Amino acid sequence: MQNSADSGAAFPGVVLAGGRSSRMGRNKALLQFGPESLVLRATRRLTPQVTSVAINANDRTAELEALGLAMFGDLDDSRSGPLGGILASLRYASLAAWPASHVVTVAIDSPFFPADLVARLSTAIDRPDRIAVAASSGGLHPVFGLWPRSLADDLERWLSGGQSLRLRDWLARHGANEVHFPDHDTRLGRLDPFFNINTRADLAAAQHWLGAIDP
Ligand SMILES: Nc1nc2c(ncn2[C@@H]2O[C@H](COP(=O)(O)OP(=O)(O)OP(=O)(O)O)[C@@H](O)[C@H]2O)c(=O)[nH]1
Ligand SMILES: [Mg+2]
Repeated sequence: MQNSADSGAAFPGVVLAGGRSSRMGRNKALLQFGPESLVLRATRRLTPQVTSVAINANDRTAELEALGLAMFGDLDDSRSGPLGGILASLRYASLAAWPASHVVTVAIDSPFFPADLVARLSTAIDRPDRIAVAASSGGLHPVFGLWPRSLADDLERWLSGGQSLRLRDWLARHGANEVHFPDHDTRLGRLDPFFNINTRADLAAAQHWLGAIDP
């Protein structure tokens, strides 16, 4: 999906939907959330912020394919966590001939992520190999980051060499600039913009917040 050239966006983006959704028990990408699925919601929130959007998914069911979004899987079936999705995104950037120095990623399961996520992460990029990641009152949210394409080979070596699959461990190797995002003000009180849906109880809570926040 392409964005208009005059949007001011500088980087392409990927919705990471390649996890197992084991705590939910069914693919989170296709969960209904308000009027749409989580994958459509994430795509709709990300599209105005980026030059192009694609979906990183490993369970590519007919229902997911029917959405007609650009889609790619991880490089192998090791399910190495979000780092595997970030690596696949950096490789996809080359395949898709995305011209930018960085790719932004967002998680499939944080439906309230900020409308100015990419604009604010961009301000923390002071050189082509800088990583920028999001933080909030709830802590660091490194799945929400701007990733330099120049680090793709390093990440591939890291993963194929059997190093830690923890995103924070690979981040510590390179350092990252953290960008703090404030809570949303809602009719029910303050909401962390990176509120994360992992379980059915989280989904119920998020649906409650949805009714209290402007779309
Ligand atoms: N490409 C890719 N993305 C992943 C992988 N594991 C997690 N993610 C993504 O990383 C983000 C955070 O995932 P989690 O909520 O920690 O994990 P999950 O697999 O979705 O759910 P659980 O199985 O319940 O832990 C989501 O956007 C996931 O889709 C993976 O192996 N590959
Ligand atoms: Mg999660």
